[in-house]
Amino acid sequence: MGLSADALSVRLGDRTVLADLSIAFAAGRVTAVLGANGAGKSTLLRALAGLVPARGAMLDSQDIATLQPRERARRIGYLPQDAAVHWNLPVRDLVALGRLPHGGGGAAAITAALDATDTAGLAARPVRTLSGGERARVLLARVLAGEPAWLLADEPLSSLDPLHQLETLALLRRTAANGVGVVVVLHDLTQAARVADDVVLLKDGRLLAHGPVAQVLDAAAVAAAYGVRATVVPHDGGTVIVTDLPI
Ligand SMILES: Nc1ncnc2c1ncn2[C@@H]1O[C@H](COP(=O)(O)OP(=O)(O)OP(=O)(O)O)[C@@H](O)[C@H]1O
Repeated sequence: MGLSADALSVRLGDRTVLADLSIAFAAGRVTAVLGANGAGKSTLLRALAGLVPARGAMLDSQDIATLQPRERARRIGYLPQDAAVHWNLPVRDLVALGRLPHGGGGAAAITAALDATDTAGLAARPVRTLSGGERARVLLARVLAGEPAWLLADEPLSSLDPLHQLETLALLRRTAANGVGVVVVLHDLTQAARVADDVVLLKDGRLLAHGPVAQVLDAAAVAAAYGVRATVVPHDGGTVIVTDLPI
């Protein structure tokens, strides 16, 4: 049950981008998906969201490819990397689009999503007038407004300032504490160690490691995944991971 990759393989064009991945994601936990550029992180999220042809992406024992799009969107919220905004709607109306899989409504969920992402003060602004970071938070609010059981977020911090990065990490943790299974692609290893319960480490489309962050995210795993030297330093807020070029 739950969200899983079950011997998941994805071919795009003439390339095998993901090969034989088996991962069971946990509801109520944050899973960070890590790996070098091109490792297959975004493709994994897209496969779990039913957006690329894949066999072996499963939700509650059902192949995600066989779910009706509306049903899938109700249960799985997907925040793409570099999401485009096609219409210059007021922020609140854009966030309300997150309710479409439910047929609209959900005023309380829309307000809660605006508050949670610190975008309530932007509600009346046309979305194209926002800064990149403001827009990123609004797009996260749109996904949260749909109250999905699973949240798949692809690099949600990349355009945020340090305060909003930390607030977004805290929001992901709160979302998981409410029972949602959160799967998030990150590049910053310290942030991953701070937010994640579990880590999925990908390399060249294959699963290098999967497990609790403290067990998986050590210097050897970081070296294997990224080809860098890593020093893992315990710290109040979690762990700081300092990277350096290989000697
Ligand atoms: N449509 C496609 N056709 C062929 N290859 C593709 C296609 N889309 C992605 N790829 C390749 O699949 C591999 C995995 O891509 P993906 O975007 O999943 O990587 P990623 O780990 O998210 O990388 P990044 O950290 O750079 O965002 C890459 O080598 C990419 O070039």
